[in-house]
Amino acid sequence: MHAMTQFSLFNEGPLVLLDDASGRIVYEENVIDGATADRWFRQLSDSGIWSQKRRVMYERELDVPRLTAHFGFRDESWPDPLAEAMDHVSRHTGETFDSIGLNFYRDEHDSVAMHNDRLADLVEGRPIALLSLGTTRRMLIRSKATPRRRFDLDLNPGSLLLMDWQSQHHYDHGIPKQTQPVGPRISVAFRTRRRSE
Ligand SMILES: O=C(O)CCC(=O)C(=O)O
Ligand SMILES: [Fe+2]
Repeated sequence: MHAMTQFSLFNEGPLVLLDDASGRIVYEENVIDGATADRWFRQLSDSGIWSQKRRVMYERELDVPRLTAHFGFRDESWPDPLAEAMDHVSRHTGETFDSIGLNFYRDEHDSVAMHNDRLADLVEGRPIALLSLGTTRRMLIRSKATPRRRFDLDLNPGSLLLMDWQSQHHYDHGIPKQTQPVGPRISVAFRTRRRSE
């Protein structure tokens, strides 16, 4: 407990939020430096990759409350800086990935509802790595079972959140809307997807 307090005070090294039979979730700041985080944010926000998806909910079709983009192993080329970013995250975590999902939260009205990442789409046992760029947003992480465990985590630019496969069985995560005005944020999610040939 003492070591955990120190980590959060000094923002140094990885902060292990969860590490037990229900999974492992680790948050680490400054995985990329500030100048690189700024450059990657600009390159991605200026790119034409973003689209507005629609989703049927409560029998109505609604805009998903954020912009999204996706690149997988079938895409011939990835826009800058995605290959560079994946390489960096791979080397940092010692994990390999083959797909990238991006979210663009334009302001405080954009969000992602509480969910777990679809395990059916992922190779069993492989983690999800979330790189944050732009404005800091708060993520909520909640256990599905009671007694509820809950982590409220500010995802700073240049940080990485590593969630293992198992944790998606037992925890939901989401980015709630905020009441205070905030600037734009981009998250880059690295995954290893199941290949159905
Ligand atoms: O933006 C984030 O940090 C979370 C995104 C997320 O949960 C997802 O894309 O599945
Ligand atoms: Fe997710």
